[in-house]
Amino acid sequence: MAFSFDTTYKNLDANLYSRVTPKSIANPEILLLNTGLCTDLGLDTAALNATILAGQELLEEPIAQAYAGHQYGSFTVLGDGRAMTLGEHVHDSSRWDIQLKGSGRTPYSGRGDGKATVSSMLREYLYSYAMQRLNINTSRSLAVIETDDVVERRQREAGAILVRVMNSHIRYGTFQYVAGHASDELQRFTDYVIDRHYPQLNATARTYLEFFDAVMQSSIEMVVDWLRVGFIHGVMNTDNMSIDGETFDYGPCAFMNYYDEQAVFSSIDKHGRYAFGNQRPILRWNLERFAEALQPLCTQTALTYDELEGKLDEFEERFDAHYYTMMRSKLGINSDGEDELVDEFIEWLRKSNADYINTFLELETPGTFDYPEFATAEFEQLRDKLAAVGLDEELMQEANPRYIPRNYLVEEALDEYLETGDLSKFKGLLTVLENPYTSTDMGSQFQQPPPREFDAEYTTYCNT
Ligand SMILES: Nc1ncnc2c1ncn2[C@@H]1O[C@H](COP(=O)(O)OP(=O)(O)OP(=O)(O)O)[C@@H](O)[C@H]1O
Repeated sequence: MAFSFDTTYKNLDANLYSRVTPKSIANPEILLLNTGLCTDLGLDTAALNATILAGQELLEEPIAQAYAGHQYGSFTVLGDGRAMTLGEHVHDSSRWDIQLKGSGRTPYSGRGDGKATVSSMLREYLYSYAMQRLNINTSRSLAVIETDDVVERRQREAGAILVRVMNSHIRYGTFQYVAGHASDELQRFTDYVIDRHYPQLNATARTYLEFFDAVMQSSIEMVVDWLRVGFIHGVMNTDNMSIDGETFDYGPCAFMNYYDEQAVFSSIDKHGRYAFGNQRPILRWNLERFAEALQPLCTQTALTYDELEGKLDEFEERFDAHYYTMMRSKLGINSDGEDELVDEFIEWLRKSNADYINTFLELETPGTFDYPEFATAEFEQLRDKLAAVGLDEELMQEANPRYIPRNYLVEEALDEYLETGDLSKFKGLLTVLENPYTSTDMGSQFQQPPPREFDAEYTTYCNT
């Protein structure tokens, strides 16, 4: 079967989306197809050809969604400028948006060309794949289709379409848009989102308040998971914050090698707004904007703004609870508490600037890496202290990946494709990232961080 669409978003107010048509493409070619995801979606791979996946054979009329968002702190009205939802695919009582990214201009494109480069769509495919295999809530990528377009960015490149799958593409910014442009619709829209993502809340006495609570909870869980694996999202604008806690928009993201809370790679993030260690305060800031977007509900329903602020006041305590539980599992500590020891360990990471992933592997199995920072008395003393209360191997193995997408290896694989048209290095990386918690023979070459100079100069880009 190809897709089985039932697109409920089209039943919402017409201000919330536009009907669109993907641009026509002469010779679409499937570069990658995620067969595991096909199985999860109940799709028959034989029924999925490049024409369908590139939106050239439509089952129904696609839509582009309207939304707004705070981008680097400033409010902007936006919308899918280069993305189109083909439809909501339903299988086994689950619903997914099937969206094309890079499929041409829409009414929200502004001066943009509606296109995406093949390297940025391959990059998004790989990072989203890695995140899903790391057990992190994320958008998934069904396919990358190369087009016959030439796309002008920092260099000329072939164009591509990414077929992205999410529970939905509803963002904090969608609420900001509805509050500003169709505030009479806000209650109906919120009910729709609750039915779609949090139906269990309909049975509660304070449904809207519990909805805010649930969004805060899923977002905290997502960001704590990022901190667990050293992920830097890079562009945590409110239009990139999913209402369902799904990580998405892998434009300028990167994984941190050497522990540094100021680590930032995005070319336009000059002040480190979205640095590794700022992701927690930025999440809180974004939730404040989300609460403001719900304000019209406070005149239309029994919800009060004081109640929303009360929830926001719980943020630090709730984040801490999740963060310390996560860090305890990374350190193999089976009991509660030990916050001071966790803090001491993080302080060591800050001072030593050691490779984040490999530090935990070294704690688990001393002698794995011959880095000078692991041969210090301080590290050994810390390990002894941890051994007295933790270092439970099973717990550590579940929390600490052996493999992450090392940025320099991803770039090498992308360069190889751009220069020679050969995807084998890229596919090799995908194979290792398929089971990131399990050691493989070929794995060790993927475990080394790059020279420190590489990270000092490494730059990632939005909108490529
Ligand atoms: N080449 C382009 N043409 C038209 N619009 C674009 C282009 N690149 C980005 N945009 C739009 O600019 C806005 C901000 O860009 P951002 O980098 O957050 O999005 P994106 O990576 O294109 O898509 P998404 O957030 O859906 O993953 C989005 O609304 C996006 O649709």
